[in-house]
Amino acid sequence: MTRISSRSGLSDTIAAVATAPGHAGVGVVRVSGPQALHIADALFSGRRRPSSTPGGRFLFGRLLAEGGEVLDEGLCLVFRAPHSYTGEDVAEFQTHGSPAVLGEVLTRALDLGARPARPGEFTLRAYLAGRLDLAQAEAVLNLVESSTETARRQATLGLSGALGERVDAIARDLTLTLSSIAALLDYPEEGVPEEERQVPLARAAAELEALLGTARAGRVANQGARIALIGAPNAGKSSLLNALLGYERSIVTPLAGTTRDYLEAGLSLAGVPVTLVDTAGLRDTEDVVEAAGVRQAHALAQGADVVLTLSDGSQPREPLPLALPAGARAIHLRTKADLPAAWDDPAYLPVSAATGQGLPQLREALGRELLGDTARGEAWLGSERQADAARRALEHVRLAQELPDDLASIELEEALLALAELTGRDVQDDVVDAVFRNFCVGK
Ligand SMILES: Nc1nc2c(c(=O)[nH]1)N(C=O)[C@@H](CNc1ccc(C(=O)N[C@@H](CCC(=O)O)C(=O)O)cc1)CN2
Ligand SMILES: Nc1nc2c(ncn2[C@@H]2O[C@H](COP(=O)(O)OP(=O)(O)OP(=O)(O)O)[C@@H](O)[C@H]2O)c(=O)[nH]1
Ligand SMILES: [Mg+2]
Repeated sequence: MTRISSRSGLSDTIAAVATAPGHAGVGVVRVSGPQALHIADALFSGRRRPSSTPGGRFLFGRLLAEGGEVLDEGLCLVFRAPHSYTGEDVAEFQTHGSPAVLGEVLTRALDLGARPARPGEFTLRAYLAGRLDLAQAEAVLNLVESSTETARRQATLGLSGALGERVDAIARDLTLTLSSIAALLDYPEEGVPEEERQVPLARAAAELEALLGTARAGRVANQGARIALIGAPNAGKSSLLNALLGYERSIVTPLAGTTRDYLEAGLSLAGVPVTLVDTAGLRDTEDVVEAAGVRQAHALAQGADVVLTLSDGSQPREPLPLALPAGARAIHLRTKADLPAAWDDPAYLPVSAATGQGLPQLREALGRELLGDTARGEAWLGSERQADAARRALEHVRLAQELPDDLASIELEEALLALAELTGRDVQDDVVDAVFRNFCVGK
């Protein structure tokens, strides 16, 4: 278990502005800890004192500065331990959404004895109170940062504990195997049927593989993906970028060598935030500026999550002027499909920026490259930390499948430890710190 005692300041009362910086209709200051309701008594004046209000209620009243000056009128929400987000006493002040008001309310809460919350500290407290596991806390982070539908849906699923349940089912199979091995070691004359050991292990390995298959989708959904458009000059890269975007972002001319510097544009594809990168047409050139653009295009292809290669279908076929890195994800396109085709190749998807032909198929193919065959309703791995733990668990399970019983037990215990890490039931403080460091203040 996490050693809570080594963590400083958990008995402090913390405060932060919980809403985004800037002007808004309403803003929230959140105070959590043993002093929260006493601080609220001094800061807020309504029909009754927050400290004598039952949890789960809100009061309407005035927020007061030190000398009694009215800062704003607003609401005070009262939560009583353990019935709050953090599991502690919490007072929330919902004010008008002015940075000046929120700043003064926060300052007043700090003057009254709260200390500024560190990034993610409200959610850290929820984790330490056992209200969330670490995978759920990471889902909170992903949810706050989500800007597209897929990321939002996955984070909500993670927050519901669906990932933890998937991991628990794997852990049950490993525990089952461990206990049948233990029974065998204690009573060697009984003998454990081979399938009693191998069936749950095979099931656990398959489920871990399936889970790892979701890691890329999880990363792409949360962090977005870069898609580079690569091809010879005049292949139609800039036209296709504009067609996918639905507006004229990139300059298109009949001249080969129009795009020199690369250009990026964002859009949502398959519910994933995507950056499309238009690049200079690849060719040998004497022009110094264009040559720099071509070098850049090669580098951009290397760094992309998916490369779209474009070859002009209305012209005699040219070899692709680019060696794709091994294992690169690429979709090959035959462009200008509205014109008579000079060649065809079943490995190439025909598209036309002019008519839109092939664009739905292209979007679908991109969705498959980005999300694999992950299903909407299943929980995905939501961070590199989780993927790493799942990878280690799988390695130990594979070893356990091969080794004699006594050694297999050791591997299974290691696998269970890795799974416990995934959900955060057995992690070191530095891992916990690393997770919460990525949060914003007020979360
Ligand atoms: N104003 C506000 N909105 C918010 C949050 C918040 O802290 N404050 N949240 C956080 O960031 C999220 C909601 N999460 C929450 C989870 C649990 C409890 C809570 O008080 N649970 C109690 C009482 C439940 C009940 O009355 O049924 C409990 O579980 O015992 C509150 C918020 C999103 N919206
Ligand atoms: N008929 C037809 N013409 C197209 C299509 N896509 C592009 N073109 C034409 O092909 C020419 C080159 O298009 P661009 O989009 O500028 O090509 P590019 O690959 O960006 O070229 P560079 O920036 O020079 O590397 C322009 O005259 C476009 O109008 C298409 O789908 N159908
Ligand atoms: Mg171009």
